[in-house]
Amino acid sequence: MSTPVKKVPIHLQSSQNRLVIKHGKIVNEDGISEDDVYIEDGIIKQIGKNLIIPGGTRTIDARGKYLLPGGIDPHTHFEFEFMGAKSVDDFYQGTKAAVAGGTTMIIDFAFPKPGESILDCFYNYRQRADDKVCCDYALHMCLPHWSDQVKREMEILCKEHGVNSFKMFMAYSFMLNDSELYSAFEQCQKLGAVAQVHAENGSIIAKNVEKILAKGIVGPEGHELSRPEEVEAEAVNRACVIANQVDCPLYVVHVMSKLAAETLALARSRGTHVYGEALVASLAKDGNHCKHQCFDYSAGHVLSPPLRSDPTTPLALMNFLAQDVLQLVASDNCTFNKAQKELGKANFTKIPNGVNGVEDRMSVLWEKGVHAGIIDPQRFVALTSTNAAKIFNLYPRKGYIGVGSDADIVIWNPNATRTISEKTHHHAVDFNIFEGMTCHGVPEFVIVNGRVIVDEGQIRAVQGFGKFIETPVFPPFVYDPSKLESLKPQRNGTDEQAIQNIREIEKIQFEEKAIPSVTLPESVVNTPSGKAPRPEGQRNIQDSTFSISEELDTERKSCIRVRNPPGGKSSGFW
Ligand SMILES: NC(=O)NCCC(=O)O
Ligand SMILES: [Zn+2]
Repeated sequence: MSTPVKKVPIHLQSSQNRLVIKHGKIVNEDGISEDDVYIEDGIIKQIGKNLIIPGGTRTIDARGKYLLPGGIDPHTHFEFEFMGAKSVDDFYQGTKAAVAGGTTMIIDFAFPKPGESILDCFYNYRQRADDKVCCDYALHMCLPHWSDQVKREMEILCKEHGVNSFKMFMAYSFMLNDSELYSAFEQCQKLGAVAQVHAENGSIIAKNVEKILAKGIVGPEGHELSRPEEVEAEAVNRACVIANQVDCPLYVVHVMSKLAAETLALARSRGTHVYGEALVASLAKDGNHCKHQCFDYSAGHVLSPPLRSDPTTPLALMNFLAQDVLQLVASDNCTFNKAQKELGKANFTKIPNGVNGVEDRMSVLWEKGVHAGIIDPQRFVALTSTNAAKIFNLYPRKGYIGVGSDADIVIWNPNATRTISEKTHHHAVDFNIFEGMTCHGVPEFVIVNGRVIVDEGQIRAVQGFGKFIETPVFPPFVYDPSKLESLKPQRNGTDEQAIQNIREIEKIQFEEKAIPSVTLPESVVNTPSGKAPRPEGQRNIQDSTFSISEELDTERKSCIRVRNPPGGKSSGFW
């Protein structure tokens, strides 16, 4: 039985912030139901049949379609300065592409510049991203070196800034050695953070590179030759061993080979708390594309660890995802234009590493996984959003369609198809690794925090609409799985208490947090826009002055976030 919604004061009523989606099939990782979903102020308020809703509410008919939790891409690199180039998808273009493809939250990697502290790096990323993001985002922090200061600042990031994951590299010039990895993992464990690794043996790669270049192999085909599967698998094993010594949950980013996935499977079977991420590129492409005679094409496929020449790899990785050896699919979106890739024309080691994927991740996984009959829609949801929400402690606010969760929803047409092309994608980059691929599964509507951003296939991205989401430490999924069941929201109903329980997380994070003691550099506090994150209460996510794009300037007034709206606080719009 449904209950009528509370009477809303007239001044809070606006058809803008209310939406009902009818007749769709709601897919969560734990089940499918046919119910209507009522959204108000950016939050899912009711799920059920014959809901009683206020007049003037927009209705979307989702008959024959799925309602999926908005995708969470846990691995992007927007405007990332790397290998002498800067990735061309910035936080605006990158998140716009994300939303166009059904992803409603991304987690980017903050990467400190040489000499920059990880705290300053965090502030700088916030400053860069906050005004640009079209959807919610969080940050992982990379640790390109180890020191006592890094250790201290990790604590500040965890306790005061909502960062709960740190990435260490076992390759590249900024890799950590085993002793440093041990210390970094130990600190993650103490703080309740998730340790992440880029797992490749950098010392072996350096020796291989010398040998391969000496043989005169300078083209993109040399990239994989220098980084064979066992070099990846060895690092996966070593990271698991080190994490085990300090009992730290470990997340291996971009598992790219069968051997590495098998190594991870073995560690999991021994009880290591390790989670593995596949990249969407590796499910659709193999390393033979790096042997093409056209440099732009081959170089466009260069990333690390490399796509594997073994043509059975994409299907094998898909099966590892089906069997829960791997838990998520990310994009590692790090896009470089052809001209930037040409930095490595005479030497493959100079090709900026990275490919696109944030826009096409969901469609490509649907095609290769669901449409191919390897996974069902529920597993698709786990791989594209729920597991990321659980591992990074966003669940059940994100990654779930339940009463009280954020209204991040995709209306997915499994029967429609689209053909991917650089000519029509929403990225800033002039190349698409999936060019020409036709996928079943099209996001016809994408609802971000209650607002319809993709509307019957048309995107109306709003710059600055997204907000930074803090990721609290000690995610139950990795630190105490027995607690997870009790967190799960109602799949059905209208219970105000359930809504309060989930919103409690937000309240703690944004309203009741102790004032941090850290002092910011002047340059960060006195930003020209005045919108940089600041410790004294953080950037106010309900800042009524946040900017939106020119294209939607007329909508500015209808979606203003306020801290203390008349009639009491709401976490959405009024
Ligand atoms: N993966 C890649 O090749 N580029 C992005 C940086 C990284 O994740 O290592
Ligand atoms: Zn990456």
